[in-house]
Amino acid sequence: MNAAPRSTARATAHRAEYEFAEHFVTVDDHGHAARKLSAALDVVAPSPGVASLLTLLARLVGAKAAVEIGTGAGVSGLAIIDGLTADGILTSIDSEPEHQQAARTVFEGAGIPHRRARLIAGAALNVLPKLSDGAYDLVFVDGDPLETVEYVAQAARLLRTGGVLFVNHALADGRVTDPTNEDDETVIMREVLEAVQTMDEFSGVLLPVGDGALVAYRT
Ligand SMILES: C[S@@+](CC[C@H](N)C(=O)[O-])C[C@H]1O[C@@H](n2cnc3c(N)ncnc32)[C@H](O)[C@@H]1O
Repeated sequence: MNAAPRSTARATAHRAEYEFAEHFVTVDDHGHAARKLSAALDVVAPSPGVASLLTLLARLVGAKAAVEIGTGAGVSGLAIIDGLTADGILTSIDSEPEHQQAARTVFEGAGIPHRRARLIAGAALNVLPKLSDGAYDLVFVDGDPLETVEYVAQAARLLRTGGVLFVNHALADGRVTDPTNEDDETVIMREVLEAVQTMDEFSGVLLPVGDGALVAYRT
């Protein structure tokens, strides 16, 4: 009888649970500094939940080498480096030198030695083919949403067996699950989800963290 109020109550509870989970791990001062710079540069930084999941995954796979597509102002870079082994190196690509300069400032502020963050300025689809096959433990995709299918294909080549692919914004802020939405980014993200589901190279899960985290194991 009261199906509508119950489902509204569940939706409200779900929202509260989501917010609680997102802020379960606290953001430290360096993370706050990076988020402030992101906002100043109009860069969409990954949510705290996404950042903490990145750190966890990097630790779980004992990552020594990671690739990030979309440096931004360094929010995800900080999280990845935090999860790498002590000698681990992040290779991070961004087409905007101004964003990478901000990330550099953030990494320096966090006391991260230069050699641990290889920042490459350039278009991802020009840079990725120059990176070595099977040499990486983690690939984080957070660049141009319209190129995500190509990034995933590159990730399949770059990751070692047992490595992890992480595609950010995999639910595109609720647009992926909206059947009436056919905008380019949404259609491409649906293609990415289908590709990862069907590719022999990946075994993936879709998590409702941030605005969707597609996390896949490289088989
Ligand atoms: C969502 S932001 C990344 C946020 C970042 N991961 C962070 O932690 O703040 C997307 C980034 O991708 C970069 N970008 C957009 N198109 C690109 C391309 N074709 N190649 C490389 N970087 C690109 C943008 O300059 C921007 O910094």
